[in-house]
Amino acid sequence: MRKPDGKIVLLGDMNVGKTSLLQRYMERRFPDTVSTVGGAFYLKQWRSYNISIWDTAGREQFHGLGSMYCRGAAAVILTYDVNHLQSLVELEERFLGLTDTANADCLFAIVGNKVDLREEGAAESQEEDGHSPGMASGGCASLKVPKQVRPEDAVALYKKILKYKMLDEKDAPAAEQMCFETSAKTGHNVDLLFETLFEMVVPMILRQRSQGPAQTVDITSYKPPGRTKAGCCA
Ligand SMILES: Nc1nc2c(ncn2[C@@H]2O[C@H](COP(=O)(O)OP(=O)(O)OP(=O)(O)O)[C@@H](O)[C@H]2O)c(=O)[nH]1
Ligand SMILES: [Mg+2]
Repeated sequence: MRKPDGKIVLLGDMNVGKTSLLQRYMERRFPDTVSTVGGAFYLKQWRSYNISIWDTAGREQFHGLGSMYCRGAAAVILTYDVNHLQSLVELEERFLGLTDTANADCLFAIVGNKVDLREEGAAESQEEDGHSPGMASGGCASLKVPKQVRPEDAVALYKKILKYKMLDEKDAPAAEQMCFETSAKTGHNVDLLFETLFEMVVPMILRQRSQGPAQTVDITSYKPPGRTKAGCCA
């Protein structure tokens, strides 16, 4: 098997649909999933490059592994469930710190999954939030759907991430380009998500190659003095 040229990692709380998104994209189906243990990856050939896409476990007990999976990542997909505000909050509180081991120029996509469920209950939720009182009068605003996430909330998180990474907004891809709403169930925006990232990762691979040796070291040919060249800022 060829060594991957670039790495993309899916992070996010348990049950948000990371495994389902990856299976929808790679296998073109929406199978029953079981909660992920540890992590697993798929290898995707995109143009002439091999990109590994890592699925991680959202369960708290595997949290410690997250930063290991993120090591050297060219892009991280921070996934939440559009029907559970807390899953977005967790991205900032629990998962963002795990990306410190990713590449310095790592890209971040914020992905709100399960939009197919939101469509069913959006009216109640929006009325409750006071955002869209457009429903027929007299409707009872019962709380059928847990707190929904609005696209603006994801954009706000994206901007916070740029700050956390000390990146200037004008040097990073625009929030509108990096915030997605998807459904692994229907396939909505799933190809768009992965293929947008592949297109952005390819130039990073080329840039890295032109800058010299990769960050990983082949220990069979390891020569200590030659190593000082690698890994420094350009
Ligand atoms: N309706 C709907 N259900 C979804 C969608 N994506 C995932 N699910 C369901 O949500 C549950 C959890 O999905 P997983 O893909 O296993 O979630 P995960 O993020 O990988 O969870 P962990 O592996 O525990 O971190 C499963 O029952 C899926 O069938 C979606 O887009 N729409
Ligand atoms: Mg999973």
